[in-house]
Amino acid sequence: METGESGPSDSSWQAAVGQGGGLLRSVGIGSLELEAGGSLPSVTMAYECWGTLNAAGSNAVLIQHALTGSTHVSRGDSEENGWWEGLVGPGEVIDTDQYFVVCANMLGGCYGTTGPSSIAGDGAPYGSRFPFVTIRDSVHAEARLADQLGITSWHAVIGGSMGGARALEWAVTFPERVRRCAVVAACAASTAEQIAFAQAQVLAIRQDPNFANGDYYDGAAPTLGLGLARRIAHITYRSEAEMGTRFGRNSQAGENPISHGRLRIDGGSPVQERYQVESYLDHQARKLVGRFDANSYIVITEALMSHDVGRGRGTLEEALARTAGVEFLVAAVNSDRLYFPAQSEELAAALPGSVEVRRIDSAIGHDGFLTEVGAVGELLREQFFTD
Ligand SMILES: CC(=O)SCCNC(=O)CCNC(=O)[C@H](O)C(C)(C)COP(=O)(O)OP(=O)(O)OC[C@H]1O[C@@H](n2cnc3c(N)ncnc32)[C@H](O)[C@@H]1OP(=O)(O)O
Ligand SMILES: N[C@@H](CCO)C(=O)O
Repeated sequence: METGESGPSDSSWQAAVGQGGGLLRSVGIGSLELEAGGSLPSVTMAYECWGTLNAAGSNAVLIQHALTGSTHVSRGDSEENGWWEGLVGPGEVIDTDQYFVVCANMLGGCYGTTGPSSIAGDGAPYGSRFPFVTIRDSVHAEARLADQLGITSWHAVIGGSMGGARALEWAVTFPERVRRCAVVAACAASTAEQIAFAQAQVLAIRQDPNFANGDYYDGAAPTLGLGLARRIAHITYRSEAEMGTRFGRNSQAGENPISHGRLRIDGGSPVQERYQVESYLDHQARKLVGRFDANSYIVITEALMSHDVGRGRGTLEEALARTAGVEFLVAAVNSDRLYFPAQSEELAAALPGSVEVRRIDSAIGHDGFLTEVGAVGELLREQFFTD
């Protein structure tokens, strides 16, 4: 991700909105009251955009990233591919010759939006002082960003996994501002099992000796805990069948996991002798540790634990009744064992009108919503981007 020029927090924002995409921008949205109490005094929202907003402000599309995703959906004018590369751009499914596409970094994140690693008013990072935030809080912050960009209602709000939770929360909180909503590999409220997996991840970080109650920014980061959290999470993102087919019981090249102590000495240090799947998880852990802040991981994970569009709104059906004017696309990955297709069916059944759950065919599990960009694009083209 490259850093763009000044964002719309200054007077040049109207010009920025019409430029090529893929560059990180930011805008100040002022103080934000939080659902669980307390407030954040001065919030910056980071976002990227592609295409040009029309004079009526009616051609805007919001794409919501998943747990550790960033604003970088598409390469645009930058040098780095995005996480849904091929979906957004001139002539693509979400054609930036027609649509103005926005992706905002989640409140509490570490890709530009105010989060625990941001500098607070006293000149030090928030660390342990960063408040508990919910998915609903992030949606309120994103609405303020939309206000500043001049977007009164979205042509579509689209997201997968936590992005799907944010998309759905948008439709329920601001139904008058969402004309279409795509909820992919996500459900109406985090389930007991999703909360359970999340707790193990959060505890892995909190129990790292370097965590220092979240105030580790002037010392060593809790990388072991964050790496363990990613391993736990990544197992839930992939299917049992994929791991069996891809790795089986194979040993990692040059390593022998059936050996005394499963350790060998390399350059004077003990090194783990691993199965291939262990090496794979080590790699996933190392990659995340290199690009993500542990406090943000906790804040966003706990926000996702809080996800429940029905909270304070009566029954789920009563909450979703607010969305009567919104057209929905609900899609599930058929091998997803974190956000089971049955949970998408429950959401669809509770929505007003008749919504059929569309399937994304992938053997890999939950991450299929990221790897099967073509299938996601076809569903979107069919229902939301027909012209
Ligand atoms: C700033 C940012 O980058 S934000 C990025 C936004 N990202 C997201 O939103 C999601 C984060 N990403 C992901 O979750 C995943 O990377 C996905 C879902 C996108 C990728 O899934 P896949 O394409 O199926 O990749 P997969 O899980 O197979 O991992 C492949 C990696 O494992 C490595 N690998 C495979 N087998 C092994 C092994 N035995 N030992 C070590 N490494 C291994 C590969 O070399 C490859 O490494 P690389 O990613 O560094 O090139
Ligand atoms: N791989 C995705 C999965 C979360 O849904 C991420 O890290 O954001």
